[in-house]
Amino acid sequence: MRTLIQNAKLYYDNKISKQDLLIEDGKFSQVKDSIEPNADSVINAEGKLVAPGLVDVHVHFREPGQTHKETIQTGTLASAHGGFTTVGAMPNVTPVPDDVEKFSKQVELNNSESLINTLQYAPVTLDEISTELSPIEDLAKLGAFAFSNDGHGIDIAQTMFTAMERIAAINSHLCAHVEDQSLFNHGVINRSKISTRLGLPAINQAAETSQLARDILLAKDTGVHYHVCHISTADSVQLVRLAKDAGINVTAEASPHHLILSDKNIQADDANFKMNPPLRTENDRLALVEGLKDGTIDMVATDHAPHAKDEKNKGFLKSAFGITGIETSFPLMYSNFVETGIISLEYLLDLMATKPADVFNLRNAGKIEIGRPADFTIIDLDSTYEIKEQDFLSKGVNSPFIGDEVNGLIEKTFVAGKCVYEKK
Ligand SMILES: NC(=O)N[C@@H](CC(=O)O)C(=O)O
Ligand SMILES: [Zn+2]
Ligand SMILES: [Zn+2]
Repeated sequence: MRTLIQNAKLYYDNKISKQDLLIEDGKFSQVKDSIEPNADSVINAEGKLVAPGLVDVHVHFREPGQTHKETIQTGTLASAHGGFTTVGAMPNVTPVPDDVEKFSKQVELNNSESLINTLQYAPVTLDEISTELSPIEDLAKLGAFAFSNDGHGIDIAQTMFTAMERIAAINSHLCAHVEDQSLFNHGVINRSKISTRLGLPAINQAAETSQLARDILLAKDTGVHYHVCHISTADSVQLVRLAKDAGINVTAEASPHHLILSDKNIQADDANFKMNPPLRTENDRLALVEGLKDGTIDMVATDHAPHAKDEKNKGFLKSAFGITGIETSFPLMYSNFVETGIISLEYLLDLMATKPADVFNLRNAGKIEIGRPADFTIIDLDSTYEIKEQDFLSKGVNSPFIGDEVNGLIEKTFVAGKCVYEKK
């Protein structure tokens, strides 16, 4: 089977240029100025961007346990709709895959239900909340993508230290949701003059930063690859910058919502603006953007957290934390940061594909390279459209970006040469 993509604006070999791309038997096989149209299918991509399939190391698919919010099928279809071909699925499903049997079952389920490449996180501790470590080495052997208790901080330093030592010994990755429970304060919104004005229980910034500072020192001691999930404050960016300068093996991701919104965007008691960590101040947002530009933040990750409507329509106090994000990530990042001249398109593709693949040693993802599985996406950068609830393929429509006008429409997404999403 041969598929030829003609006249594409192709991101290949670190630059975007007009090229033809041939896919044979599911793999990238040729890139040239012009390739003979001798193929089973020929796609004229004149004027369209052809990019490596995007990589998101932080999603929540809710299966098993909460399939009313999302299933692996709807989550991976939504991912393909967003241009993503590889994702890391967090382990806060029910049951948490914290032993060999549950983890094997989860991987089987992912493999049978996914339209794209779904990589599975293993929890650091049993049930994500215990202080007893999961069977880390066994879960790594079964293909754990990395280890995370996402949704919960690891409060006890000794638990974190021992986990880091064991994860370092097997060259895996510890991805931390940094949250000191005692400072989190049952809050629902960032602590600032906005929380005071709205009279809502507030989350101290130090809930994130104090645990991050501790973890960086533990990472220095253990040598583990320590990755910060959804970094959200100016002080966190500065801590990661200092850690990197000191040669500590720390990386960080930021979400589109923390890069685009701040708590000043919260105009009403609308839980589509409620997530953990919360939207911070404008000053924090600007520091995140600086961190993105100077490489302190290594990648964009969505923290795609779908919830049902009746779990998000109860205002800030009673609704669940989290927003859907995988379908809007590229168009939002493109419209807010590339079209405005803040970063280049090539750099955005690095942040959303090449760098996450490199940081997590995913050898078959993040780049168009001859011989690799043909995971790619075709994007119409110029057509402007409105983000609408009815266009989401995820079960979650809990987005603060509904109504925004964006550019960067995903037209088709391919995994191993097979089209898994096509715009209607
Ligand atoms: N981000 C969120 O607000 N919620 C996530 C958990 C998490 O990422 O911490 C969820 O699973 O819903
Ligand atoms: Zn989290
Ligand atoms: Zn998460």
